[in-house]
Formats: sequence, structure tokens, C-alpha cells
Amino acid sequence: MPVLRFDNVSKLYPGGQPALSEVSFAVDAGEMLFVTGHSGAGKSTLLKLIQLAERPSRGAVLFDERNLAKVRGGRIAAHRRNVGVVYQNHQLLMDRSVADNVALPLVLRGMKRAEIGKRVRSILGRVGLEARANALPTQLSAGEQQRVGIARAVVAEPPLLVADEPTGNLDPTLSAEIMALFASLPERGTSVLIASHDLALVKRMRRRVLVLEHGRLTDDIAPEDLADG
Ligand SMILES: Nc1ncnc2c1ncn2[C@@H]1O[C@H](COP(=O)(O)OP(=O)(O)OP(=O)(O)O)[C@@H](O)[C@H]1O
Repeated sequence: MPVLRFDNVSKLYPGGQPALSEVSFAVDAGEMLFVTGHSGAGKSTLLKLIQLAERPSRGAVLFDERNLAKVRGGRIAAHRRNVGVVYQNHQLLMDRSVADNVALPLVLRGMKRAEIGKRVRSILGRVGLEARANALPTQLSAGEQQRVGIARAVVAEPPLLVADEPTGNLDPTLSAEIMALFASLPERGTSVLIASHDLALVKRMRRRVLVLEHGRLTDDIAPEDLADG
């Protein structure tokens, strides 16, 4: 069963060209894929619809086959807990330790302290930051800060992780490392959808690629059909 499905989705912002036009695709549980396209193609809008930061003008976004149009009011927060988000500038709390930042989604769920400590240590180990648990984000490099952002997004094991230009501020070596970290997530059951304009980087990952052009989904490329380059 798909974890996420776009069914003929269009999005028009007031006074503008359509940001998305009749977009349809499905994401299976445990799948990792990319959405790529030039600036303004509609990538961020697509991710915002998944997080209910925006609503479609036409068509439906389905999460676990439930139409998100029906998710309103207090249930929006519950939906957002099912979608881990990684931002380009990671949006960490700069006056809180690495461990506190990563613990946040678990604290919001009301988890017991001992369990939170255990989970935070485990995820920091997986992203290679166990020795930096008590550091402040400002004491970390840009790549390490993004690792904290990823750890925070996946610590509660959401069924879906979305990332908007997660390597936008990183050099090519660090970008490849961060992408490899994302690639290790689906085997734990989390589906991963990453928006990036860096087609060369995306192609190297050998995963499914959705291509947006002026809001239209013009290609849905299987890994085996990706050309080198
Ligand atoms: N809040 C908004 N109000 C009006 N127009 C918007 C709004 N957000 C985005 N748009 C327009 O919708 C289109 C798609 O924007 P979107 O941010 O989704 O593209 P993108 O592919 O993520 O671009 P980038 O790579 O530059 O972030 C653009 O023409 C943009 O100007």
C-alpha cells in the first residue's frame, strides 16, 4: 500500500501561474525517491501539501490512503507527527544541546525520559554524533548541524520523511555523505522524499526521480533508466 499518493493535484496561489498542475504519483512504504526541477518548478509546494502547510486547489493528497482534505483543526498536529521534515537551514534551537534538539519530537509525544535518552543516544550513534550530544549547534560544522536535523526528523520513526534541498548549503563531499545517510533510512521502514535542484547529485543516488517542469510532472524515472552524468 502506498504511504503517500497525489491524485491529480493542482495548486494555484492567488494571482500566480499554477505552482502544480494535475500531479499524480504514489510512494510505497520504505521507498526513497527524489523530486527535482528548476527554481520555481513547484518542489517546495509539493512538500508543503504533504505537511498541510498548504492545501491543494484541486485533486487530493492521500496519506496512508486517507484524504488529507479531511484532516483539519487539532488533527493537523497529529498528521505532522507522521511526517519528519528536514530543512535546508535545519532550523535547530541554537541555545539547546544537540541531544535536546533531537529529543524534541519525543518530548512533544510525552515519552518517558529514560526512553527518550535511549532513543536519542541510538539515533546520534547512527548519524555519527554520539560524542557531540552535549554540544551546542553553534559548536558544530554545517554538515554536523544537518546531521542533527536529520536525527531530529527520524528519531520518532515517522512513516515518511521529506527534505527540502537538504544539501543546499553543503559542499559536494558533505552532500554525498548526507545523501548516503538518507539512503540508509528506508531499510528501517521510513519512506524518504527529497526535493533537490542538483540533478547530478540526484542521479548518482540511483533512485526513482520525479521531474517537475513549471508545475507539471513531466517524468517519473526508474533507477535503472537513469543515465550517467
Ligand atoms: N506563497 C506563495 N504565494 C504565491 N506564489 C507562490 C507562493 N509560494 C510559491 N509560489 C510560486 O509557486 C511557484 C512554485 O514555487 P515553489 O517554491 O514550489 O518552487 P520550487 O521548485 O521549490 O523552487 P525553488 O527551488 O526556488 O525553491 C513559483 O512560481 C512561486 O513563485
